[in-house]
Amino acid sequence: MELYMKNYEKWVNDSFIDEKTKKELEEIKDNKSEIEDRFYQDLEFGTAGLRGKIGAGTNRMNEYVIARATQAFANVINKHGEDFAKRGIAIAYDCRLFSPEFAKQTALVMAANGIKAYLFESLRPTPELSYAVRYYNCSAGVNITASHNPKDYNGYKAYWQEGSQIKSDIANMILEEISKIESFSEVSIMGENEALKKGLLEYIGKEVDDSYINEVKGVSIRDKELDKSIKIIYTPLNGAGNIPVRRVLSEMGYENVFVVKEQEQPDGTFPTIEYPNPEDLKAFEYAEKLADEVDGELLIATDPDCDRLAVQIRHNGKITPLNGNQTGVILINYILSSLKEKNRIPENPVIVKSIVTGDMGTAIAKDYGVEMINVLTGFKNICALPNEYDKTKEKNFIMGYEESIGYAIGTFVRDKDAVSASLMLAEAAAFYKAQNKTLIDVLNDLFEKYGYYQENTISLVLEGIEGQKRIKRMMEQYREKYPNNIGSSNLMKKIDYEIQISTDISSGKESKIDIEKTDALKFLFDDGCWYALRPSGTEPKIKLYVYSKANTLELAQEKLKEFEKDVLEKLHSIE
Ligand SMILES: O=P(O)(O)OC[C@H]1O[C@H](O)[C@H](O)[C@@H](O)[C@@H]1O
Repeated sequence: MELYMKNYEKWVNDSFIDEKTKKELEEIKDNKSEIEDRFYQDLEFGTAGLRGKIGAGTNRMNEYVIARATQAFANVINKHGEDFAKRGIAIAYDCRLFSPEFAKQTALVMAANGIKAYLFESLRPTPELSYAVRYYNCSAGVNITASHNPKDYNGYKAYWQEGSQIKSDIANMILEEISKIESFSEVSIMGENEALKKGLLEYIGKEVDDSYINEVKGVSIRDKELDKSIKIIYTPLNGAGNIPVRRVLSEMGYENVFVVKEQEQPDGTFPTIEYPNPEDLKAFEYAEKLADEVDGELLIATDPDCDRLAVQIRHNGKITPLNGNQTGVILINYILSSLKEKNRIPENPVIVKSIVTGDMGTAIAKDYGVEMINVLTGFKNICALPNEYDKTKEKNFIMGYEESIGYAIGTFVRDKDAVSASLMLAEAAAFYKAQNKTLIDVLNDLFEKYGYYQENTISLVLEGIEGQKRIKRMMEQYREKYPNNIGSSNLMKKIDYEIQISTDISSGKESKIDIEKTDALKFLFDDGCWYALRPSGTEPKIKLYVYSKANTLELAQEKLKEFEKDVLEKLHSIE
């Protein structure tokens, strides 16, 4: 019998599985491919923890998968010693379907294992969970969210004591523990009343909110100097951002904030959009309408767990989107120029970005004497650096960012934070408005100064086992065969992160790179253009990142198109 069939049978016959779940499984008994998709593997810890479609099965998000993962997580915490475990775990959740249920399940399994759970009383943004881990000096944290994935998904982001998401060391320990749990009877769970009575469950909220919001307000650099009348349109996309983002903007004196009514209240069915990812321009449809009604100048959207921020600007009457790299360079430029003016750039300053984030930020940072460090995709990797500097005091982390619209300013949160990024961006927009400039004008000034950088991220969605196999073939074939010239650009260097080798194309010389292993490829050309390929760690996609650089906008755009066309044609031809 196939392994997936064995797993299916095991669930159907397990006395711990409830009748409703069994009924759901019974209904697919004649659908082999559905059974295979639900049971061919366990959900894996990817870029941001466990993430999968909601439903019954080992490859799905449900209370059993959560309970087993949590038992394993509890085992790992307990193995770190009694004093460590005693510090407890902070747990939050977002607006998604079953998020509150999964969060409570997590808390009660932790409680049964002697680990006190600090559980948020209602939904909160991801950055606040990171903050809570630090606030309560917990040993770990969990946030139930699938971030920006479609509505049929949920997820489990796991955090360690510093307040950042676990890296492969802890993830591997949890996976090992998961593999040892053969039956659900090995998972301990405590009743809610008992957990409350024993002090192993505590509901949290206002106290952490106030402290977190206070810290967020502290990121402001110019506060009182600014005219804050700029008209801001905000959409939380029916997620966790509504309360904190509005509170921060309002308490900081931004009075003209207009919230998209249809997307204001938390709703895991996301009734107005198919894909609650603010990277997708469709997410702005309602915000744009509202902006036209009230003459909005700055449009901001946060994703369901409010760790990502997308931005659009009214420029010359037209609403124009900024991509994640562009918002990143605007923030870098605003923060560094303002800090410099006030003589506040710390010693040994660093900004951290991922290997697939653009180079324009590096050029600006360099101009201010700030080092740019590149790490693998994922804020767990970005925030690993401030965690390290806590101990070594070697460098000072100013901010971290990624092209995928994630920003972390300062160190009070160790994950990306759309609440503080919203405030900083509003502040930048207000500051430049007083000089009669929109953020698009600012970007154009930066292009003039640092060169024209253009970029695009293209995702090919390939679902299910077949999709996964095709992504693998695409990566394998690209590893072997790739173009040496695209238009007038000549390939100079190839980096294969899987084998951690960088190859100089003309000499064939290979050198080892000092970065962790991951399935990604990067091709760098002699004129500053480059592209990279990697399978997404959060969604069933392969991602192509294309970057061009030239002395004029037209040329940079032309090169970008050439690169896109060339690579996409090759990818599509791989069956
Ligand atoms: O490219 P992916 O693996 O799908 O990851 C996309 C994004 O997912 C999460 O939001 C991570 O926190 C980000 O750091 C990452 O950039």
